[in-house]
Amino acid sequence: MHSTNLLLEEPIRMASILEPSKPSFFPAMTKIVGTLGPKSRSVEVISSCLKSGMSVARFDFSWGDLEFHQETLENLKTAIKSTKKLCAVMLDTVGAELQVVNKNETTISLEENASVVLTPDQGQEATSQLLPINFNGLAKAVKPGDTIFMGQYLFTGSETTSVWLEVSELKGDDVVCVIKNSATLAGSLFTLHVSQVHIDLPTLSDSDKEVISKWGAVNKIDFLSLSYTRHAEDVKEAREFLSKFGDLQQTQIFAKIENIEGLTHFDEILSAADGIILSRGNLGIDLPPEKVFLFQKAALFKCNMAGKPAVVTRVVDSMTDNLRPTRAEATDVANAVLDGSDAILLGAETLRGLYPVETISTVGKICAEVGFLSVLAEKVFNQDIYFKRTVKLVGEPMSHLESIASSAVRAAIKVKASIIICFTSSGRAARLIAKYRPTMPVLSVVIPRLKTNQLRWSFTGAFEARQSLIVRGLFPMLADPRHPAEATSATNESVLKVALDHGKASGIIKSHDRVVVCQKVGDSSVVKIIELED
Ligand SMILES: Nc1ncnc2c1ncn2[C@@H]1O[C@H](COP(=O)(O)OP(=O)(O)OP(=O)(O)O)[C@@H](O)[C@H]1O
Ligand SMILES: CC(=O)C(=O)O
Ligand SMILES: [K+]
Ligand SMILES: [Mg+2]
Repeated sequence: MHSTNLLLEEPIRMASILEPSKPSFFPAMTKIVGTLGPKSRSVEVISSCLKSGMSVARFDFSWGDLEFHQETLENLKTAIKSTKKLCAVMLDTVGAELQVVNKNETTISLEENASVVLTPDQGQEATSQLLPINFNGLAKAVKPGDTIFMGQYLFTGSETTSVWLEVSELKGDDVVCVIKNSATLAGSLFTLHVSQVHIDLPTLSDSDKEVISKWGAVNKIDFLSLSYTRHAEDVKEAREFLSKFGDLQQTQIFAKIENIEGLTHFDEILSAADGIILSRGNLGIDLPPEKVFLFQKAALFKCNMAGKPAVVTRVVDSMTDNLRPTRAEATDVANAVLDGSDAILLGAETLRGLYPVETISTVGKICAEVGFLSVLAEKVFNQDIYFKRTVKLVGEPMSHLESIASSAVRAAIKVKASIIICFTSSGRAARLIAKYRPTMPVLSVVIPRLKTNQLRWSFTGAFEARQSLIVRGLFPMLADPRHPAEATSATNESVLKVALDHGKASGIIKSHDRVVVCQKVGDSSVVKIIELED
């Protein structure tokens, strides 16, 4: 187990725990993805979410129609304009999700030890004895003794609105189950998770394709969250599909690892995807509970070493109905950050929870405390060990760019720089710097490039800038496209001045601070250290 980054550099003085954290323009190095829904779709609430530190908005198409999500997105755009906080957009697919469709929204009461039948006959109405599902292959996939979980959309697993079923008998296409706990299910949609069973549904369903072509293309989504990714092939197919829609060639694919099939193919999925979502909601019930932390540590380590962003889900379920997280949840957030996650994804808490804004700010505060801006910073995260291990694993000879990126981080730590400024067009250099987990923020200055598709000219840069909003420690700034993209010393100087002014205005850089700059001069990449004057 690669857990040496958990080692404390030195013991923490107990009294230092009580020192207040320094407020900062940069909320935390760890990013927060918030799922927007009924409880988080007004301009007012979304604005508060942005101010509390949400930098990626997730639109989950397991739920709601195109118009509903479009209205929410328009509100998000208004909120971004008025708060001047950047936010990327993530479309989350339905994929191979099993669902009970409860058209009439009747409340379903299930009694412990009673039986309930799951049927593919969708013409039937949902009752306490019979539940129609969206898949006709279930009876062929399961056997008596298998476990099925079912609950209100985004069920937490511990509430009385989710239920655990055991398959007792197969009757034609129907599956008869014994109910293991009493529960009351309300609402129009219940999701099912069949433990450790292959569900023969496509990873990108027809309705996902329609949503991508209609909603995704129009809105130029930054991220596709690919639910139930089970093989690298799933990622490749999704990428091929996205490539049909002009701008979506630039959309990054985040593969969701939600079951043991995805876990088994983790390495190949990681190399095909742009990032990984550790979907603990589903995976947490597919795996025995005692194995979940092992997966988390191993998967995050692999993502970190590949330099690809990793997102952890389901951290503060209890905040769906409560203002405070449990002790276990609060500690879990911190450990997810220490294990190496780039971002925390909030689901039910922001979508249908009572306290979306408070949840984001609570999680943000925990991240900031573990993160590198807090008083305890270096004491909790052993950057030195992390850095050395990463360099060793990359091996020699290193690529030029990786050598430059790691040197920039090393230099920044040695001179105690307050920030690293990285010039980039593709975003590659900035991501490589983030891979070495600098203890200070990285301002990723994205320099637009002119491009053409033979019909019209446009600038690159907007996708690259927004896509850094999910990477730990990266804060984007889009340079003025009137600056020529060639790295002449005159343009370098003028763009750098704008970046420094931005850093000063946001309070992260002060007089006499040292700043490390990574840029190209002519054909060569350079790392320079500058010391600011008054
Ligand atoms: N417009 C720019 N001005 C100055 N330096 C730049 C510029 N763009 C990238 N760099 C620097 O060039 C190096 C390569 O970084 P990166 O791969 O992100 O750049 P790129 O321009 O997107 O890629 P490439 O030049 O390889 O196509 C890094 O040192 C980066 O800081
Ligand atoms: C987010 C999600 O799909 C999960 O945690 O399973
Ligand atoms: K989904
Ligand atoms: Mg899931």
